[in-house]
Amino acid sequence: MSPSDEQLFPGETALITARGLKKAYGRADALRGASLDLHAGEILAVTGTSGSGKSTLLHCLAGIVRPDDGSVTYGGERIDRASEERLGELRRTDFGVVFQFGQLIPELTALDNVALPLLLAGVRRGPSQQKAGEWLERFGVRGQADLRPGEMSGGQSQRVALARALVTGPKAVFADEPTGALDSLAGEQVMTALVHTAREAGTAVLLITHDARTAAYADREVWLRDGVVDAGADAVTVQEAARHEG
Ligand SMILES: Nc1ncnc2c1ncn2[C@@H]1O[C@H](COP(=O)(O)OP(=O)(O)OP(=O)(O)O)[C@@H](O)[C@H]1O
Repeated sequence: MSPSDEQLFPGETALITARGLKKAYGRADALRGASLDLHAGEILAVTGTSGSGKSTLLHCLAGIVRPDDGSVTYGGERIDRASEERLGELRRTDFGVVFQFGQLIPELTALDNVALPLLLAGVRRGPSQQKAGEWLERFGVRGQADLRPGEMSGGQSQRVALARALVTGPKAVFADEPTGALDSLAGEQVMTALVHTAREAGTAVLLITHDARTAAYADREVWLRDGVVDAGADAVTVQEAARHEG
């Protein structure tokens, strides 16, 4: 645990920890020893220049990509070593993911897209659809329930994607540039919806962004530089947090 985490979260065990993560794609080193803690209920922004390894870090933490070296734990469980079956289970129940371009299933309506994670988790069709409708309502897109992704605006699609990521009540949500393709008003609506819901449910959010306005929604911000989390930059954030508190 870095000094910054000690100060911000005294005595608290992180929900997800990454230690010394390395990942190379051919000759490109995407991660070169990245370490990070994500605490329960915390909204953590990861910023950094293009190619600094932000998406790769998110993929490793969410169990989508296996690191070449280092460890990722979730609630104490080593998920970098978990079976594909266990990772699939975690992605269905404990983790939610939102990408820059929603990645909704184009053939399904907004309602069916949001109901899908519940069906995959074994919930029956009727209750799944009812709950999906409630989540669309919550994100202000109930009126789009019967539309397919191609018939919605970018902001509407992203709010549907958020509903899909949160509908199962995950412990952690991984959002990779969730507002990157939106204008500023739609971006604000998406971030407000995400932050409000995460706070209410106590969901941890790992938010990747290169936009300072989006990062400002987070409790804490870390910088990734050349595949390593920049501890110096993190310390600045801690000083700022201490100033705000004191
Ligand atoms: N699937 C892949 N195959 C090959 N190289 C990859 C792959 N994914 C990432 N890389 C490389 O790893 C490095 C880090 O990429 P990554 O996408 O993690 O960075 P990023 O900070 O998210 O970038 P951006 O802000 O542009 O999305 C880059 O050099 C990239 O080209």
